[in-house]
Amino acid sequence: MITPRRSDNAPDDPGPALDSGDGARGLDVRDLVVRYRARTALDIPRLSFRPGITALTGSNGSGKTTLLKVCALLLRPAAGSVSLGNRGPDPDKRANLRRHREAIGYLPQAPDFPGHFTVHEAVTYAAWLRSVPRARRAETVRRVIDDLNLTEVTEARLRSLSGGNRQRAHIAQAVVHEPAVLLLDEPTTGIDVEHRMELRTYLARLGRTRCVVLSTHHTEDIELLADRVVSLREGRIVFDGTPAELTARADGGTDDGARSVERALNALSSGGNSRQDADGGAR
Ligand SMILES: Nc1ncnc2c1ncn2[C@@H]1O[C@H](COP(=O)(O)OP(=O)(O)OP(=O)(O)O)[C@@H](O)[C@H]1O
Repeated sequence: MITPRRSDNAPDDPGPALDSGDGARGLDVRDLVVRYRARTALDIPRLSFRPGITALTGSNGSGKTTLLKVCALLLRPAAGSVSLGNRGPDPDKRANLRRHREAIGYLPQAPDFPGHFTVHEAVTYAAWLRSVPRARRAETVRRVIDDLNLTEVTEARLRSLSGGNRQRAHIAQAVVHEPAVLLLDEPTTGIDVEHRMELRTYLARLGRTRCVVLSTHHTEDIELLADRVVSLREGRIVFDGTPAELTARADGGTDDGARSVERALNALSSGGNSRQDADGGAR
């Protein structure tokens, strides 16, 4: 059960305590196979996401969006399971689906929400859809809008917003029910440098108690935000480790920040430097 936030919500408040049954221990993927027609798009025997920030990387078409969609239960795999908090799926399929949807927040790569909604309406709608109790809905919506620096555009219609503000409004929709697991498909794309830093600070705060998985092509997201990096190539995990482990593999530990990360990712994309932990990436 996700409990209400404290009223003395300090700026660095990591959020409410969570119960492991609602995904506080993260998300587990087992024996996952996804096919588009005859082509295998994902083949992941074992992967677990735990509280903290995991950056999901890989070149275009490597399977990041497909993996996030499967984890959000928006795409049915050909084989395998996705479960919350190390518990197997609930035998009651409807209860299982409800529990999963409540525990997960998802930002699609290209959100498609009606542009005539104002920011306030769009976030309130998401809060209603995700069963935020009526008694604290208004306060929750206001706080999330503030947290994402959207206060000045609260009454603006989505279609009138800049791309960066619209992206942050969609992120507000994804987080408004305080999910234990956040799956964000390229959340920092289209956001200017200043707001990107603010967004990273916000996500880092969520990552202290929640499981945040974000797909990204930005090396700075890895360098400045990620606790862990999972890299895909052609639907398979080719690296699962910390950012420091990633760069150490690229250049033996030379510390030149973003360029080290970029070299490491390029090597992984082109087929070099593969690594998955001995436990199959199940951290
Ligand atoms: N609906 C679909 N039908 C057929 N093939 C698909 C479909 N969606 C994705 N694919 C294919 O599956 C593979 C993985 O695609 P996916 O979008 O998951 O990759 P990605 O890593 O998210 O790419 P990007 O970085 O460009 O967003 C690609 O080869 C893609 O062409």
